[in-house]
Amino acid sequence: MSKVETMRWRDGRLELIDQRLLPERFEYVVCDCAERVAEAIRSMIVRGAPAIGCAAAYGIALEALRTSGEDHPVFDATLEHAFEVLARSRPTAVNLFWALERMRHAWKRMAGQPPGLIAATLLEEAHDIFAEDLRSNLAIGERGAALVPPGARILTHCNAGALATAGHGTALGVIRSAQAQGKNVSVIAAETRPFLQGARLTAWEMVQEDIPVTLVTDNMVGYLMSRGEIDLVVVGADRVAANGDVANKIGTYTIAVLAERHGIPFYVACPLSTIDRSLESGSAIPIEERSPEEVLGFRATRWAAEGVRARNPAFDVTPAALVTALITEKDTVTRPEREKIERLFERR
Ligand SMILES: CSC[C@H]1O[C@H](OP(=O)(O)O)[C@H](O)[C@@H]1O
Repeated sequence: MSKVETMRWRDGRLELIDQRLLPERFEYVVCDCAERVAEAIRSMIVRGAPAIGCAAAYGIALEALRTSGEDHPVFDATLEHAFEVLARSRPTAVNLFWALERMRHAWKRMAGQPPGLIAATLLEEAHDIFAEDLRSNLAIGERGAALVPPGARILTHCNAGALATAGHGTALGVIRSAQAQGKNVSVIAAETRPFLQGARLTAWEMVQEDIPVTLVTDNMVGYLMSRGEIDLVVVGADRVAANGDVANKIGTYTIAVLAERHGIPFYVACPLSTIDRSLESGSAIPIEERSPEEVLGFRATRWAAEGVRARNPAFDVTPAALVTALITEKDTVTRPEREKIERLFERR
């Protein structure tokens, strides 16, 4: 399991790795209130669907602790505002809303109790959400590793690693678990323009653990597949609709179409908290449009012509028909469709 602590609770504060600075700089940002956490999500200090959910849960706990000395009217109003601020931070990853709903249920179960007790309960709920995500990723890793042949050359896109979760990762969790089982895999990381999660984060995570990794530009994937240099694809997800359509980082759909063209297995690894059964299909998934500035250059360097416009949809939707299997902590769903996904949520 990765030793990277994407986030940690220390002295009543939430500390987040500032993922905008990796790999050159490894620094933690300290959050003491919900607004600070919301800003960290908006600016992608913390990113990745499960990590966003965990951070938002701690953001609610921080706000409750910060105002636990107030009377109920002030405490309740401040907490309600915290839910609103966090819910507006990013629109696509359903884990954010799943985590906020979990926190709201915990709050409502404590209706009428002293604010101090409510705050302590919300912190425990946030810790539980974090711990459950880590357990889910370890289970996803084990399930997914069973699908990985020895010596497989695995393409992944964006970062669905420890940095995107409570630890171990989803797509990278499959890779870590396969490596731990002695399968001697190698990773091909697509750099993932424009935020470069692949070049900056996935490559960094794999190098830290001596898992062989080769960086490629996003537009090399078709060429590598046509030359037989990729054995399988595994990616994460930000939201899976009831019919199995998958929203993930922009460029994922392109890779899925290419994988289908070349007969390469295309796996999606995600916890149940990423599945949104309220949405009939992927067409209803909100796609975040981020600032054009992220496309026109990177950090302080601009490379695009002055005056040019830019688009920046941060995600796309891969139809379920292009997904070989959905790997979750509960089961692996081959050729996901509504009925199969529903069975994931049946009590066993
Ligand atoms: C384990 S889910 C990670 C998921 O989130 C990423 O998006 P972002 O970096 O914008 O938060 C990307 O879609 C990853 O697959």
